[in-house]
Amino acid sequence: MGRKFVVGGNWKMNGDKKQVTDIIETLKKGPLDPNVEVVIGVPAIYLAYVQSIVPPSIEVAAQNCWKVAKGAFTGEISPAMIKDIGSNWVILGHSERRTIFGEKDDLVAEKVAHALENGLKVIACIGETLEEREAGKTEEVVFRQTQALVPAIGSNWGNVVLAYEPVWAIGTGKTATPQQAQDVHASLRSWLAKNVSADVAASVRIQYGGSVTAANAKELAACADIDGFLVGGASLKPEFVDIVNATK
Ligand SMILES: O=C(CO)COP(=O)(O)O
Repeated sequence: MGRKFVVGGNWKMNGDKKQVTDIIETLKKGPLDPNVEVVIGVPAIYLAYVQSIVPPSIEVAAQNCWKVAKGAFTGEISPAMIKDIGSNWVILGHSERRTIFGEKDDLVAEKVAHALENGLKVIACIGETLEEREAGKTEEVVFRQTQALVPAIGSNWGNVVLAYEPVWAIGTGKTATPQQAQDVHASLRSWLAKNVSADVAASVRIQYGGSVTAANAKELAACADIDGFLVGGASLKPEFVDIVNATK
């Protein structure tokens, strides 16, 4: 099927100028598997700086953006600005945006639509809470979140990576088992085949995120429908190199 493995590092609100410089130095040394696409999600204030020091083999993502190009939206950044400083990616719909900042499916969809229209590639995040999983609602939730994105994505699926991040696994050290992650990824793919197209289902890359480390990455990467990771805490550490190289 030829889905290129794609590993994202989501630094969240971490790092200072020295630490981000050190992380880039570590990534430059790698060595990073050249068959893997690497995208690092950087705090907005360091985007231009990081973009100016990364090697071309590493792509840079914003962690959020607003849904219009410019205007009276104090504190926000637009896809046009992200493109203007040379970055081509944005992470949208992260569970921290959804839960802490109250972003609902509709707003996430509007942001995704605007980012894609402006030529950004999007890592779109979905995932259920522990309560939803325990109530047997995992599929219902991730299908609903994905459904909201379908009209926003339109024919731009080639510029979208889905990141399945069960909320209960984020920052908790409680990774989904490879079977749990594989099951959701496979259901998502069947849902996409039914509700979008067989082509999109076969070609879209689905990352797993939630307490991924060098210790568990290989086993997760071996699953048929896991096409990469979105890594939080471990993306700030040298072990991110091993996570990138997990399919080797
Ligand atoms: O939210 C995540 C990536 O977007 C996952 O975070 P952790 O890897 O720290 O659990």
